[in-house]
Amino acid sequence: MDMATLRVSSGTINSLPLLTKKTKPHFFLSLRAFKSTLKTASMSYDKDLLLPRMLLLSLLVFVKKSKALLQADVIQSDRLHVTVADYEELDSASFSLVAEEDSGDLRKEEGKETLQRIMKLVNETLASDGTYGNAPLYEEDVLAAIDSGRSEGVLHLGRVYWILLTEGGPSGQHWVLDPIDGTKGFLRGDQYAIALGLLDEGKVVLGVLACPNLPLSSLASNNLQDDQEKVGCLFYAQVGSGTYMQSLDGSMPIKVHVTDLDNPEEASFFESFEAAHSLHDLSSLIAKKLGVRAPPVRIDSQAKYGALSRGDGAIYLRFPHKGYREKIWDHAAGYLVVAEAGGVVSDAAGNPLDFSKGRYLDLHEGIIVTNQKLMPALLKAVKESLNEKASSL
Ligand SMILES: Nc1ncnc2c1ncn2[C@@H]1O[C@H](COP(=O)(O)O)[C@@H](OP(=O)(O)O)[C@H]1O
Ligand SMILES: [Mg+2]
Repeated sequence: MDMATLRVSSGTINSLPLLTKKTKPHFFLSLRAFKSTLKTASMSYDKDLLLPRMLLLSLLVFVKKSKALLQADVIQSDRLHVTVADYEELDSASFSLVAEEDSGDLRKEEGKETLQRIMKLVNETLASDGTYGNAPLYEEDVLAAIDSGRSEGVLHLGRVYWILLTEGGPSGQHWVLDPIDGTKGFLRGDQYAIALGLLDEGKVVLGVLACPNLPLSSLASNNLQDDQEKVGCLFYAQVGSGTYMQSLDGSMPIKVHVTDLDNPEEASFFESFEAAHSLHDLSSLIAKKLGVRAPPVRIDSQAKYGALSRGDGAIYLRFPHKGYREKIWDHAAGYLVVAEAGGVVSDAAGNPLDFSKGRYLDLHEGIIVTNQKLMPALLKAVKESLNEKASSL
């Protein structure tokens, strides 16, 4: 096999609720953001990782996560034209290649037209990208690629390359991808993020976060009117090089820093919008102990890490309900974005996050994020609050 092997751990492909008219534009918006994410990642860290390959792989994962939408649209032939037109408009390298997890529908008579359209798009894309050589792919290659991806976790994209979906771990390089982080926010039309991290020997060395709905101006800004309407931020951080933010439509990147606030009374804090994802009563107890006056800012996804990295808020608290295990793709990119902006990310006992253990993070209680100055007071408040909670049970 002369092709590069890429290992990726990514969010499990949950079946997403059917996307509606309201959320569909977000799907395509996030796809664009997704492409920016990958482009940025490859520019910052392109060794032999080859953007086109990442793009193909990532689109696959992304598309799979949105499987419900695609199945509904691709299979219902009366809506087919709209859907394929959407893909074309996106000018997306081989988006359609991976539109189905299982080739069954494409092999049927009704799927024929879809398959032909997919083939056309795929081959046009490959032809316009010299990386893949000149030979076109045949229908069987594509169908087999789709099927092998499903059955073995190994995707054989025709004659192009192989990708392994793995668990991550302490050695080698692993891309960590969450194609739509904050699914609930995405479906509500609120915050969500496309999060891509790169692990090298168990450490996060690259983090890119696209937040298509995050205002370019600070969430803390009083001057919300005009600026708040401008949304779409891309954060990226490479280990040792700081964190940068630019608009998703391509403004000049600016270096960002966490707040240098040292008085917790003036701090504001982020937490999950979803009460099911984090204990709101515990964070409110911690905030009270710290003397925080502002109410919590509840937003979905790793957009919280992005917002914190540019000083919109000073603290992010995340305390999952008992038994939940945090996944690396929900934190890898965000962690580096904050760390490179001068922030500290730890578990509730102050231990650094360890991304080398595979898909899960081993955490004491939860995740806390803030700047260096506030961390000692925060740790103290967290410890006291956890003790109080334990003794009240
Ligand atoms: N019970 C739970 N406790 C904590 N996190 C959970 C959870 N159930 C799901 N999540 C994770 O929380 C992520 C969203 O985080 P947030 O609450 O900050 O928006 C989800 O990512 P996805 O939306 O990618 O599935 C999911 O992985
Ligand atoms: Mg997620």
